Amino acid sequence: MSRTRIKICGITREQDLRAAVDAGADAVGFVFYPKSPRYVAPARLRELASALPPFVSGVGLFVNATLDEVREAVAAGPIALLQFHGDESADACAALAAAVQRPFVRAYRVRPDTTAADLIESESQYRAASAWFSGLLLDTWVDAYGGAGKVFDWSVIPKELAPRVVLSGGLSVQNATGAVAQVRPFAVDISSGVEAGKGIKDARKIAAFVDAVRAADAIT
Ligand SMILES: O=C(O)c1ccccc1NCC(=O)[C@H](O)[C@H](O)COP(=O)(O)O
Repeated sequence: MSRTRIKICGITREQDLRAAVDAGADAVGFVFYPKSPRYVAPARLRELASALPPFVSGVGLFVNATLDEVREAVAAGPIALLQFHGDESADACAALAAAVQRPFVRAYRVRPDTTAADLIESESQYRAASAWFSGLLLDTWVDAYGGAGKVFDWSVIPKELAPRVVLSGGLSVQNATGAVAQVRPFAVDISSGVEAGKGIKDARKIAAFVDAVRAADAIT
């Protein structure tokens, strides 16, 4: 039985950070995109940092950020991984990550006309250093870049790629078990599906989501 890693994204409050950690999340995401309702400024991350324990990864999420913006966020708190969720090229992702000496994950926003070949090609551009992981987070194409609570057609994910991606986009307590059983991803990522409101997480939904993922791990 392999264990699906879990990222809870869009953390803005200490109680939500603690709820994610208590539920067993492997990672928590901080959105450094000012247009997001889940935006946290670097100064806010500095306030939250003490609530993030060792062995839970902080993920810094950016949309077309400048190097200075990435540097400021990484300097503010425990950001172990960068997530690029805008229109960043492969070269831009690599340069930003190298400048702050952090690994990165690239969000690929899946459209209705996205093909398996598109995803295979994308992996070749963003091949991560890890043997475990492609470097790709597969989310649903939306105008607002992300955090929209919309599901894409998981059947487009090639079987050989599935164990090496983060599955994201519209996950919820209701679809988590089915998503993990069907895709068997390296990790899952969720934001809207565990919220009481934009940027306000619901501890019961977080715990229920983790339980649903663990239930799928146990049967597949
Ligand atoms: O969460 C946001 O507000 C957001 C805004 C702009 C770009 C990305 C954003 N979130 C990125 C994430 O990793 C989300 O967890 C992912 O898009 C899935 O969100 P959801 O469909 O709400 O679970």
